[in-house]
Formats: sequence, C-alpha cells, structure tokens
Amino acid sequence: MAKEAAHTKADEPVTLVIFGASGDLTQRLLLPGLGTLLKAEPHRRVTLVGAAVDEFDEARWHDLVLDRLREGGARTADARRVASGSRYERIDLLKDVELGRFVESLGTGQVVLYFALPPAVTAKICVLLASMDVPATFRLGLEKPFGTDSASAARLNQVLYRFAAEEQIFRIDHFLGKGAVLNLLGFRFANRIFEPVWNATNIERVEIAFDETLALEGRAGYYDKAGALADMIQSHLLLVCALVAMEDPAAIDDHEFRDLLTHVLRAMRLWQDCPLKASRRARYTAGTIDGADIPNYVDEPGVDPERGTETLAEVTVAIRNSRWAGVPFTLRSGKAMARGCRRIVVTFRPVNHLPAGFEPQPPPANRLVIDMNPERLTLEIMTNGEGDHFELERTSLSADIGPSTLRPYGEILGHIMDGNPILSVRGDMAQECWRIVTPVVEAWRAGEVPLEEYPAGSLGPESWLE
Ligand SMILES: O=P(O)(O)OC[C@H]1O[C@@H](O)[C@H](O)[C@@H](O)[C@@H]1O
Repeated sequence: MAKEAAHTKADEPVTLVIFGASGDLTQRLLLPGLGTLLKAEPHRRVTLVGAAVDEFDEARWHDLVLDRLREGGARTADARRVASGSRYERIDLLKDVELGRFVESLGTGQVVLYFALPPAVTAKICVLLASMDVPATFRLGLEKPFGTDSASAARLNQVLYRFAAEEQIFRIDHFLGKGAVLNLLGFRFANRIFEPVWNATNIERVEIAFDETLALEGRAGYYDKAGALADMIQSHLLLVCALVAMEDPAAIDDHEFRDLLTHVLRAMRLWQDCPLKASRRARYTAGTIDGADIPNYVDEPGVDPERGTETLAEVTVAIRNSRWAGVPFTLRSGKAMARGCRRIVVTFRPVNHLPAGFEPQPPPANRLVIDMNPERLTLEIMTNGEGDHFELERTSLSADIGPSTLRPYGEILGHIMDGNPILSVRGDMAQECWRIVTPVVEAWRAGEVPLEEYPAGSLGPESWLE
C-alpha cells in the first residue's frame, strides 16, 4: 500500500506495546505478523513491550518473541535484536494507578498501544485512559469486534474521542491486510474489462463465504460471547463486501478510500428489510473433521448453552444505489465445517440472447471466483466445446494473485507503526457495520430466527443445502 509523506517514516523508532501479551492473538498472529514485516523491512526500529496481568518470566518472553518473529520469517539477527530489546511487564490494566504509571513510563515518543484483548476489557481500559494525559504521539490499535453492538460501539467512540483524535485510533480488521482483499482494488480499477460490467445490469448476485474447518479451539471465553455474526460478518465480511461494491476512488489515500467504504456501507440494508428473510443461523453438534472427533459446541469447556451462540451465520444485504439495486450480497461464515472455503463469488447475469443452435440454452452464467486462501482468481467463461462445436463448455481462466510478502497482521502493524490509517476502520465505518446487522441481532435475540443445527464436519444444516 502506498505510504504517505505525512506519516511516520518507517525508520523512526516506535515502541509497540501489546496489552494482552500473554494471550493467543499475540502469539499466534501479532508476533509472526511482525516477523514478516521485519523480514521485508529489517531496518525497522521497534521496541516491543508486552503487558498483561499474568506472570511471565522475562527469559520466557524473550524466547517466545524470538521464536514467533522467526516463525514469521524475520532473520535470526533481526529477531534477536528485537527480542533482546523487548520487555514484559506484569500489570493489571484495569487498575488506574498501575495503568497510569505504566503509560507515563512510556514517555512521549512514537508509541502504539495495541489492545489484544476482548472488547469489554478494551472498553474498560479506554475509560481509564480517558482520564489520563495520553500524549498525542500515541496511537491505539483496537481489535475487532469494536464494541458488542451499535450502542456500545458509539459509546466506545465517544470515550476514545475524549483522549485521542481519530488519526490516533486504529480499529483493526486484519482482513483489510489480506492480499486477496486488497487485490480487489487493482483488479477492479485497473482493468478496462471489469469496471464497465461491475453493476446490477451485469451482475446477478455476490456471495462472500468464509467457512473454516476450525472449531472452537479453546476460545470459548471470547467466541461464546461473540458468535459467527459478530466475529466474522459484522466486521470482516461486511468490509470485504464494501471493497467489492465501493465506487472508484480518485486516489488510494486514507480519506478517499475510507470515505468510499463508508459511503457504500451507508447504502447497505438487510435484504427486503427483513431479518427473517435475510438471515439464518446454526450451531454445530458433535461430528468428525479430518478424522478428529469434535464435541458438540455446547459441551465445549466455557460455553454457556443458554446463550444460544451461533457458529454458522448467513446475512444477505442489499445496496441501495443505482449501481447495485436488486443485487443480493450474501455473507456467510461457519466454524467446524466440512471444508475450508474462503471466497468471493461474483455471478454474472446470463447473456441477453444465445443464438439458436447452441446448447445448453440458456448457457450457464459467467462467474468470477476470488479465493482468499490460497490467493487465486478464476474467471469461468463459456466456449465452444470439443467435438460438437455448438455444445458449449465451461472453461476457467485462473491466476495466482499472491502470495503476499506480509501476513495480514504484518501489513496492519506496519501501517499503525507508520501512522497510516488507510487500512484501519474509521469510527463511522465501525458504527455503520453495527447498524447494518442490528436488526439481525435483535431478531435473533427475540428468537424470531430459529437456531438450527449441523454436525461438525458437514456442509451446514440439511435445510440449507440446495
Ligand atoms: O483466516 P484468518 O486470517 O486466520 O482469519 C480468520 C479468523 O479471523 C478472526 O478475526 C476470527 O476471530 C476467527 O474466528 C477467524 O478464524
């Protein structure tokens, strides 16, 4: 992504503080992501500070940092330099005196406070920070979901604006750092053959699916309170949808880019304005994935069966503008599914007329499939087949569009450390995303949409399979 002059230069020293440093996100995603960044840009001067309430031996912290940076691809010398210069602080972030002392100890230079914490804890810490002097050189990285519903997202924005300007706030959505997602921009806007047909006249429907074979994986503490709707659709998939549907920017800069994402999010409504028609939800029961037994979701440690958390969610939205009127955009994400499927599928309308003599009539539609992992683009077209030339056949034109040099978290961390907000979710965008799904949240809460079941390792509930 383009770097802008107004932002911090990549060779300026930055202190990256990770709140929740002992947690899964730090170890599995943030540190390896930083490793990919150090591999690509070894000159970066990063001082890493881990902070969390758990005891963590300093030597163990150094080893962990070293291992995870190398896992991301950082050269051993660079990983060692960052690991040995880093420190871990045991601190109860919810105690204002401890937090205040810690923030003061960070000085007034370029500091990133990265909240790798559940949304409720992040919100409480922000309330405490709002009564402190947080230097204007500090930036905040806030993990998704931002808030737990529309009202809490608005409240959190209010709290943040009490001690930080929008330019200091980086609401993280690592899907905006995914190569295949960012590639939507070049693909859409640099190809004469696609942009003119990118509209309701030529496109019948769009599906964005993110199905995973992963089940709960010990994340009940977070996941059971979020569910598939908040974990994936309200955040990641709505933003991917916005990139698919946005208008063309004059320039790829943070104002223009985020203005246009917000613009299209503002035009989104539930399909037929009806949560019953526009949404479905389900939860997995016991099953098998790749030979491994998966317990019933409700029997997983830490799950509250009364909460009725969904592990598979589907929401269809309409976009009320002249480009997209009448085109359904269906967003779906599930855990413990039979197979991983992370793709955007654009289905075009059939041709207006196929000369008599060709078979089949009507011909199958053209489809464009963008796989997010591995990153691949496939355009399905119809051609005259072998043998009988008037028997049409489907042919695929495929291209690898990656792999990206940086992992998504490397991309995101690089942008925060540079102070470039282009890949972060602006306050109004976060609120729009909640606004879109709020009728679904309310209908589900009121029990108006049944919570169906599917065995782990299946393609979803029987009734969903066409
Ligand atoms: O495929 P990726 O990049 O790991 O992203 C998927 C993950 O994204 C996270 O934000 C969700 O909390 C997870 O539930 C999900 O598995």
